[in-house]
Amino acid sequence: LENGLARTPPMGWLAWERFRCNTDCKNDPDNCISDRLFRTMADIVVSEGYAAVGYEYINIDDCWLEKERDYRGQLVADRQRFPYGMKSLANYVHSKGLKFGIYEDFGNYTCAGYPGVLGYLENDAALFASWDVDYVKLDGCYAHPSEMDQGYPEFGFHLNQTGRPMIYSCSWPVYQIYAGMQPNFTSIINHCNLWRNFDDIQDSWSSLESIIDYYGNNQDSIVPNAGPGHWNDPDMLIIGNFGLSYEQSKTQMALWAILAAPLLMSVDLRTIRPEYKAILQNKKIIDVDQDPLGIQGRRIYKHKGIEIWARPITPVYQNYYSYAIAFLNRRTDGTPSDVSVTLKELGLQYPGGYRVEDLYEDVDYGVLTPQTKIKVKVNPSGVVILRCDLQVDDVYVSNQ
Ligand SMILES: OC[C@@H]1[C@H](O)[C@H](O)[C@@H](O)CN1C(=S)Nc1ccc(F)cc1
Repeated sequence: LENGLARTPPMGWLAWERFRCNTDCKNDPDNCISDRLFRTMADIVVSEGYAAVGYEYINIDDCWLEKERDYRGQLVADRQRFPYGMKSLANYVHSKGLKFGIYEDFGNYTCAGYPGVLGYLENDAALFASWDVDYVKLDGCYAHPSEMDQGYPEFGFHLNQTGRPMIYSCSWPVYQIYAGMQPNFTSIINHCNLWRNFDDIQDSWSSLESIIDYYGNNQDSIVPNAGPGHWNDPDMLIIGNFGLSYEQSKTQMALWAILAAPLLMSVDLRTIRPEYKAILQNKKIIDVDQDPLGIQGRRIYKHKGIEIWARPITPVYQNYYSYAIAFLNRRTDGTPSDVSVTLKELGLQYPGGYRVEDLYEDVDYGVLTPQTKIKVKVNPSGVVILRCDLQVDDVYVSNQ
């Protein structure tokens, strides 16, 4: 969607995967979906260095609402859990230098059964703008997928009509795919800033593997749709929760960067362990994810449990790209796997060579020519991610 927003994939914090629809503030006040939870997370995003590396959006998901619209038909935030209302919460998030996201559903109900926008599209879009919302996720439960080709653009139109810039996240394609329909990605690209293509992520390695496989197996139809302002959304980062090992957490961060994915953390920032926080704050990998070219990467090799993924990035020179290369070991047979390959075999052919560095470990391979063999050891369910920057005489790069 050309609304000047999401020129790189959005970064921030989204409550859903970690906090779900916990509305029991009486017995679980620290973890329920509440005004306090989002203010606390906004505070930590700033105080613990997440904002400094690019995390910007504090996003509410399902279950923020009263079960009924008010007498005027307005959506109302749960009066106990959001006692100051959404405009006040948005104002607080803005006061921290961050942006505020909210959730609704193009249907009669949200997935958790709260009021949906159907019948109130213009009204609800105006309400969100009046709350100074910066990002809207529109889910697709309790809706007819056949009505989405008209409904999602219509809601986006009303968002635009408010005159307030808001990132528009659409669940449109995934519900049509579930219904056996072929989404119209030309329209989706025109009307949404990002969209979900596949299942909800759950807190497990198997869930993450299924998403990685989906994006690899369907890349020919998925990759071309990504670009500045319009992104594929493989769902939230689950790094720091319960289901991923340290290696698997490094895998998600690296693969999301290759996929030019939104980096929406869904984790308790109050209790995250330092080594997981370090993965989320890895600026070298974030720079790959946020590369200005906005070209989504692809799986270029898959054999006997070893996968290689490559994403074209800046700097570019003539028709040569630089690359981020991720080596992924899907095997679990104990020992790290040796992978040995030349840059040429990976498609890196610039005769002047590339400066190669490991983005997790402090390893600098120096300048390698296309004929040079690279050898990496990849841990089981882990990854090695390298950045290969064109080694071009400076005077040319500045003139490119
Ligand atoms: O309720 C909201 C929740 C999150 O927003 C996810 O990101 C959305 O993809 C939808 N969603 C959930 S749990 N959807 C859902 C997932 C499984 C199911 F059987 C019924 C609904």
